[in-house]
Parts: sequence; structure tokens; C-alpha cells
Amino acid sequence: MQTSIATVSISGEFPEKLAAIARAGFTGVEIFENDFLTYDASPKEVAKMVSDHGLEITLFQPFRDFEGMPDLHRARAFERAERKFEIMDELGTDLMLICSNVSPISLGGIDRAAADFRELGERAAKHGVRVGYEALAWGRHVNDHRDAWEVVRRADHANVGLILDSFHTLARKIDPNSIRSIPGDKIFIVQLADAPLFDMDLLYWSRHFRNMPGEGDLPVVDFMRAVAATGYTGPLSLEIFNDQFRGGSPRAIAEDGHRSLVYLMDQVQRQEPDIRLSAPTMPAPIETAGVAFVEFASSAEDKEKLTTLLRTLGFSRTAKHRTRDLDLYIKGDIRILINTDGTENSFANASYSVHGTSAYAFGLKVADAEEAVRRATALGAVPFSEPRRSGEVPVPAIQGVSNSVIYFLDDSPELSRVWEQEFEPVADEQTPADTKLLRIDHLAQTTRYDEMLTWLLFYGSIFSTRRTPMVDVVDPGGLVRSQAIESRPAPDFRVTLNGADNRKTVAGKFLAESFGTSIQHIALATDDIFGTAAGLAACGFRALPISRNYYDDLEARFGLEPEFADALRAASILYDRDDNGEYFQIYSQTFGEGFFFEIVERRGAYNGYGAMNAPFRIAAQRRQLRPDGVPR
Ligand SMILES: O=C(O)c1ccc(O)c(O)c1
Ligand SMILES: [Mg+2]
Repeated sequence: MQTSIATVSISGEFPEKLAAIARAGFTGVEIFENDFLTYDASPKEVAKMVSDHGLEITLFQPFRDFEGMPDLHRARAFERAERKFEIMDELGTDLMLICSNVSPISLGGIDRAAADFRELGERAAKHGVRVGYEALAWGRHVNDHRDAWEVVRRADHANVGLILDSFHTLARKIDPNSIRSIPGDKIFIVQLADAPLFDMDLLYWSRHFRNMPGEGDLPVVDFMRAVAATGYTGPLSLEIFNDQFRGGSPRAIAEDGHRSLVYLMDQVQRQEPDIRLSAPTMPAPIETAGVAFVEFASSAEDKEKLTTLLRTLGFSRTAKHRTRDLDLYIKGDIRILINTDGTENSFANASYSVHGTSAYAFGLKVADAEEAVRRATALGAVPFSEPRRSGEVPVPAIQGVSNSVIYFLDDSPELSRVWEQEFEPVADEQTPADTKLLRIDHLAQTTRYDEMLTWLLFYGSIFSTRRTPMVDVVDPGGLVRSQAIESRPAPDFRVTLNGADNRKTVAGKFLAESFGTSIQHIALATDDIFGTAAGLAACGFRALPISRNYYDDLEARFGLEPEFADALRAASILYDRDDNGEYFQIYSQTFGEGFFFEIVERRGAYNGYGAMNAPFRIAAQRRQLRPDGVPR
């Protein structure tokens, strides 16, 4: 599988772009003419830079306003094209993209366009190059790949072919299956891009909001299945115009791009098993059966606040590691580890030094832990391992969001032994009451807004998941965007990703002051919220106090019985309801730089996260962080 990406997709200067593209594993690059024109080097020098990176130039583009021009302009268009053919010779590439004409003076007519392309094909042949015709979604006369194909078919020249671009086809809602009848050898290159669904001017949408396949809402997999059915075996080339990517990290964007292509082809292969694709093979998307544990990094002095908080939540210290300073707290099915191991080469220790006390790792229950790592690494994730001490079980792991670690546990004899083998039980003081906590409902990870797509793609490609729509959460300090990813078929593993733009929001402050820790809160599930509230009170838990106004509004909004509203208010329980069921939430006070626990009960088939309640939670947290409401 030849992978390629257009230079426009990546930020930075030309050399930086090329380095990032090569490093991410692409074999080819589309030279976007402007990137080349604005860079001060001869075509030969650029050719050398590209080949020094082990890359091939798959395409030179775009050439605009060529076909169907009135006479005088027509001659000029051919002269312009020939000048570019000369440059292409020095660049060492043989394919140029011609996008459909947008000029108001251009004349329509399929046969006129075909005649122009036939003549251009003749000239291209003399230069030993080929030209490909792409229908821009906003082309003046040609804006549909089916019409572009008809032009190419009628031009009937070996050096003239079709260029498909998923955005142009899918943005216009053209059935991608119309591609299946095009001969694969007449498709000269395939450009791929996804985009979030917006009802917006096509050109503006395309130039600013494209994103990597799998990051948006377009049916790029269906598009690519149709392309694969034609027998096309040429490069898959990303062409992503995105304002955020232009300013992003060249390396991260290139890595996301490569992951998106590998993931796309994996999906195509699974859905089109009869087509032989040269895509890497890997295990199927990982199904997860929930969070096995969350591990905090801390120090002997610092851990007290956390252990106190855990005790008020009804946890007790159940076991300790046989050779490390690592304590295990259990409540229900929830396992929390506190790692205060000060060994110099321990990742927990390094993590604590940078971030302070924080949840730096979690473990997921899967069917086959080794296989999970194999899929993740096939998709570009980095395996994680640490020096082991004698008696320690090697638990397969990968690096996760922002320097976190994801471990995988399965029921194999070796891995299912890990708790008994590595930990010895301790007789701990029991908490005074049962808080009825059962399991981890979800993990909430905070990232910078511009990294959200990276992590959505990370989880979405490796695991079998579904995404909920993105919601805006208003913090007085700015907007925080939140999107949940849930395991499929059963939503046993849920992550909410919260993207913070600035450090004035509660989420942004947490991110800034913990130097990029990701897990900001852990939601624990109960099936008896009022029983839990009573247990928590007996354990000395102090809930985040919620304003009276909230409850008055709640009562009115849902028409609650006053006694029920009073019960909610008395225990600082937040409430939500939709057509599927009900949701109850209790928040802990914040800890450290803004970490907290949440306790939730889902009744019926409620599947949300109480987004409507988030502003009230945030306001309450801001009151706590500083009396005047501004987080320090
Ligand atoms: O936005 C554009 O003009 C443009 C140019 C070249 C392309 O290949 C494309 O898809 C869009
Ligand atoms: Mg294109």
C-alpha cells in the first residue's frame, strides 16, 4: 500500500513538512504548488530533498482553469501547462492534477473539455508526463466525478486519467458506488479526506474543515471500498486543508494521517474480504470489557490527600505490592492503585515528578492482551514496558493519551494471576458504611482542544467503539468541547474527551498546572444513588455543593415532586433525564490541580453524561478553587 500526503496538510516550512511526512511512514508526497513556489530552492534541489527523505513525489498540483477556455485564453492555458511539465521533469514526478475550471469565462461542454484534454495528453506524452482531471465540488461546469470521468473517457488518451477526491464526491452526497464502474487503471491517483458534517458553502468547508479519514462524519470507508472494487492499486493520498492542522505539530499531524490510512484500509479489507488489498493485516478492532484498574503516581508524603478521599468514598486498602511501594484500594469491582515507588527508572516516579499526583495509567479488560498490543502497534501506537522485578507479571501495554499508559489484562493463566502473584493482602480498617460503588463508569480525559482529533482517532482506530456527537460545555473562562467514545458492542469502556482552548477554564487550568496530565476525573457507577449518598455521608465524604438555583430550575424543568427535588438537593445530587432514562451525579471536591471523582447512576437506557449539568458543576468548582470564582 503506497501512502502519500499533500504538503498542504502539514504545518511548517517545506523541510519540516518533508521530515515529518517521512518519519510518519509515508512513502509519497503530493507537492502542493504554493508550498514549492514559496520555498526558495530550485526544482532539482527540492527533488533531492524529497528523495533524501526516501519519498517519492506522487503528484504535482493543482493546475487551475484549464479546460473549456475561449480561444485566446485557451492557447495561454496550454503554454502554462507546458511550463509546469518542464518543472515536473526537474522535480522528478510524472503526474499533474488539473482541477475542474471555476472561471466565469470558461465554456461548458463535455466534448470541448474532452478535446482540450486529448490535446493536453499529446503534449504531456511528449514530456513523458500524465495529467489527471479532478472535479472540484464547486467547479463551474464540472463538479461531479461522473462528469469528469466522461471527459476523460472521451479524451481517450493514455496520458489522461481521472483523479478522485473523497471530499468532492462525498460533500455533494454523490453515491460513491458510482465509482465501481470506472476502470481502475484510468484512475491516476486517489485523494482522501474526511470532514465534520456542516451545512456550509462547499469551498469554504473544503478549504478549512477537512480532516483525516475517520476523524469526520463522511462515509470515506464506502468511498474507498468502491475505489478498491475498481482494481485501483495506486497511492492513497491525503489532501487535508484544515486551519487547525496548518498551525499544529507537523509530526503529530503526519502520524495521525498515517494512522488514518492504515485504519481506513483495515476497515475496507474487513468489509470487502474478496478484494485483495496490499494493506497491513492486523487483529480486529479490540473489544473491551471495562476498566480493570486505574493507577495513580504519587509520593509517600503526597498520597495522603488521595487516600483520605478514597476512604471517604468507601474504599479500603486491600493489598500492597510485594516488592514496590504500590497500594491497592478496592471497592466493588473498582481497583485503584497508588504507586509511590521512588525508583529512578520507574515511569510512575517520572510521571509524578512532572505532573504531581495524577492518574497516569489504566488497565483495560480485553479478550487477548497480546493481540490488543499487536493491533495498537500496527496502527502506530507505541508499546510500553518497564524493567520488571522478579515475580512481576509482564502486562502488555501501550502509551496512551499525553504520556499516559494503557495496560491490557485478559483471562490467560498468566495475566489473571497478576493480583495474587504481585500483591499481598493487608488487614485494613474497614470504612464505616457501604457506599455501594460497583465499577468504573467512565474516565474523563482533558486534552488541548487541538489534540482532540488525535485522541479520537487513537481510540477509534484501535478499539471497537462508537462516538457521541461533540457538545459545547460553557465554562465562564471559555468553551470546553466534549465528546465521548464508548466501546462497542457493550459500552463497558467509556471515555469522555474534553478539549480546552485556554487555561482560564477549569479543564484548561488543570491541564496547564498538571503539565499535561490527561485523566481529570473518574466516574464511579452505583445502582443506588441515594444509598450511596447515605454511605458517603457516613464515611465523611463531602460532596461538591451545588447552588439552590440549580434545584429550583430542575424542579420546574422536569416537573419533579418537591420531595424528590429536596432529596436531590440534600445530597448535592445532580439529575438529568431523557427519553431513554435518568441520570444521577454526585461530584467530589477537587483535589490537587483540579482532579475529582464523580459518582453516577444510570437508570433505564440513559446513555449520556449529563452535559446539561456540566456548567453547574464547573461553577461550583470555580467557587471552590477561589472565592471570587476565578481559578488561580
Ligand atoms: O481547494 C482547492 O482549490 C483544491 C485544489 C486542489 C485539489 O485537489 C482540491 O481538492 C481542492
Ligand atoms: Mg483534491
